[in-house]
Amino acid sequence: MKIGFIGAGNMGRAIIDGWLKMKAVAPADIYVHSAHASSYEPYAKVNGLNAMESNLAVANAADVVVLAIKPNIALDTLKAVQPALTAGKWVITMVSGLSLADYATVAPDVPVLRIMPNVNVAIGAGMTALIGNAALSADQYAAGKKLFDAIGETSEVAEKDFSTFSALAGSSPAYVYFFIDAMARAGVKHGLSKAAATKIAAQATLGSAEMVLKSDKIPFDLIDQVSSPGGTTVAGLLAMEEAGFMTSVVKGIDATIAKELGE
Ligand SMILES: NC(=O)C1=CN([C@@H]2O[C@H](COP(=O)(O)OP(=O)(O)OC[C@H]3O[C@@H](n4cnc5c(N)ncnc54)[C@H](O)[C@@H]3O)[C@@H](O)[C@H]2O)C=CC1
Ligand SMILES: O=C(O)[C@@H]1CCC=N1
Repeated sequence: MKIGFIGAGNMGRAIIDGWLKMKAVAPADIYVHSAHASSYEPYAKVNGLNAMESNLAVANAADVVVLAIKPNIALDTLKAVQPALTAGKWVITMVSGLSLADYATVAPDVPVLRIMPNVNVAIGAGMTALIGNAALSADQYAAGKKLFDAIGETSEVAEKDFSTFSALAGSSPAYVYFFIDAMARAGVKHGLSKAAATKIAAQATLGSAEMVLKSDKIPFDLIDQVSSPGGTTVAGLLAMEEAGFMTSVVKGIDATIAKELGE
C-alpha cells in the first residue's frame, strides 16, 4: 500500500518515524509533499522516502492520502487533490476540529478515516482514535487500524467524543511533559542537575502510568498506597491541592476542548 503525506510537520513526521522504527511501512512506499522543499526534501532523502513536487503528485502516486496539515487549509487542499482520488483510493485525516461531515462538503464520495493520534506514535507508544465515514469499507478501516496499532494503541471513538479524546490524548503529551518539567525544576531547586532530575521524574511518571494500566486499582487507591500515615507524600499532595492541582488540570482540558470546538 502506497501512503502519501500532504504535510510533513511535527505530527506527519511522528507517524512516519513510528512506522519506520516499527518497520510497519517500507520507506519506498511513503510519498511526501509539504510547504517547504528545504525541509521535506532532506527529511525524505535521509529516510529513503519519495519527495514529491506537489500535493497532486502525492495524491496521484498514493493509494491512501494522509492529511497532516493545519485545519485552516485542509478542506481547500482536499478539494484541490480530489480529482486524483479515483476509485479505491481513500484518505486518512488527523486534522483537529474538522468532522466527517465537513469533509463531505468538498469530497462527498471519498472514503475518509478520521483519526486523532498523538506524537508518542514516533516511539511506538501512541494513542490514536479512529472513526470512518460511510464510504470507508471495512477493509480500509481495518488497514488503517493496523497502521496505527503498529505504533501504539487505537480506539474507535464516536465523533461526538473526538474533542475530548483530542484533549486527553492528542494534546496531553504536552501537559505530561509540562508536569515532568515542573517536577524536574523542583529537583533543580533542591540541588539536582536538570538532566538527572528530568530522568528521575520521567521514569517515575512512566512507571506510574504503567501501574495505572496494569493494576486493578483506581488511581485514588494507588495514591493511598503511596501515602504513609503522617508521612511525606500526603503533605505534598495537600500542598499541591491547596495550589489547585486538580482544578488546574480540569481547566486545562476544558480550555483544550473549547478551542477544538471553536468556542
Ligand atoms: N502536533 C500534534 O501533536 C498533533 C497534531 N494534530 C493535527 O495534525 C495537523 C498538523 O499539525 P502539526 O504537524 O503539529 O503542524 P506543523 O505546522 O508541524 O505541520 C504542518 C505541515 O503542513 C505543511 N503545509 C503547510 N501548507 C501546506 C500546503 N498548502 N500543502 C502541503 N503542506 C502544507 C507544512 O509545511 C508542515 O509540514 C493539524 O491539523 C493538527 O490538528 C493532531 C494530533 C496531534
Ligand atoms: O495543538 C493542536 O492543535 C494539535 C491538536 C492535538 C495536538 N496538537
